[in-house]
Amino acid sequence: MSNPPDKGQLNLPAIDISSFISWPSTEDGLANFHIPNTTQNGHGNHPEAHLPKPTTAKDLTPAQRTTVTALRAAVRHPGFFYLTGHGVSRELMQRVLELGRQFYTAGDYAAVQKRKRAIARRPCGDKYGDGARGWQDVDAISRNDWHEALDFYAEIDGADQVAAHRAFKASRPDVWPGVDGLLEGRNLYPDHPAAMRDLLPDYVARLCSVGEAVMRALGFALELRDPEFFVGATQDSFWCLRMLGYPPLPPAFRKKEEAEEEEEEDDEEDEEIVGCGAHSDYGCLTMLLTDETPGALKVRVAGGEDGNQEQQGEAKKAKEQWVDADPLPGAYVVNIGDMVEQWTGGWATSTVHKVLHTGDDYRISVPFFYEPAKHVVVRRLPEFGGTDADPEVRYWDHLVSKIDGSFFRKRTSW
Ligand SMILES: O=C(O)CCC(=O)C(=O)O
Ligand SMILES: [Fe+2]
Repeated sequence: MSNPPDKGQLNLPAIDISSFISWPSTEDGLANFHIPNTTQNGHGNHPEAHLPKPTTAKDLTPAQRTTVTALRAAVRHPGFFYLTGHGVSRELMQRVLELGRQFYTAGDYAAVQKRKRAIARRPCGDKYGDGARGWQDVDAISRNDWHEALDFYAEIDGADQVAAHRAFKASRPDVWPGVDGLLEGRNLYPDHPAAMRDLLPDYVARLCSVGEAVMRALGFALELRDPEFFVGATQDSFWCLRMLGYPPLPPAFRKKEEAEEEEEEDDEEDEEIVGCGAHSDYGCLTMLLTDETPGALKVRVAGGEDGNQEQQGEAKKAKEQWVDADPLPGAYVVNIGDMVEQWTGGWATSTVHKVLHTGDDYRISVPFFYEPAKHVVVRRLPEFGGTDADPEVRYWDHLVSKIDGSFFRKRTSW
């Protein structure tokens, strides 16, 4: 099987979500930020939180209609878009990227190693170990996944939460028992930069609210009978934030890479990949913040002028291309994940992507994954032809099936 060719830049649609968001987009940093109460009306008591929440399509304002129409087209093809009007200031976005850069690169080699090792991912049951949170080194064995990661998840912390989580797991032992203790824990923060501990929880709270706004818009975009359905499924989101660092490739790998590119046209596509292997994301919505490095994130799209989604099988495959999805200042690069694809029976696309970072700089990227709650069971919706006979997957099981066995040993592509 030969790889789809690399073809230029993808012109992602830009979707302005401001009409679904209830706080001012001009806010500077976090000084005056009131963390929204997402368990009640989703927007807490921010003084400017007065946007009426639409409950039926008839309630939509003209601005909301424009957003919904653009979102409908984007999730069908290419499954990626730029998100603007989200209300997170550029200053805050830069601060988050800078925290990642400091963690990975500030100081001499010994200092960097010391701080990373202090919060290295540990096996379940080890002190603070939950098999998933913390720092994971670059994969030294393979050229695939040439990045390091610092991972944060919604916490399962304290005796009550852990007990409730175990009861939930025990309620369906038939599905995916997984590893005992996996993801039961709290997030690990480095000593340096110390600001990470203060800033990231607030950043996550903001992105949860942005995620909720996009999921609300998506319910209308997909003309669901209950437009709030996705909002409900993502309340108490089992979110994940990753701080990824992509070091430049070692020279030996670069040379090998160049030589092999000529010989190995027929290889499996992962063989040529460095950075992050080809994968789709496994939840609902990925909001990606990256530094300005161009040409790193690549998205696999069906070719043809309109990326014709009706083509099937070989015809569709023959036209596939890898295209760059470069960062747009102030915007998030957003894509939908496997759960949305499953709810829509494949109508909306959880698009395959990869990272190929061949530059000399140390690249930082910070994807935030806004996901369903752990217990949510996902099945094709009746609006998309779903019936009781369709297969279903519980989000927790899907998540664990992706990470179990790969996290502590070698993190493979999702
Ligand atoms: O680093 C990037 O640009 C993308 C990372 C990614 O696709 C992922 O973590 O799922
Ligand atoms: Fe991804």
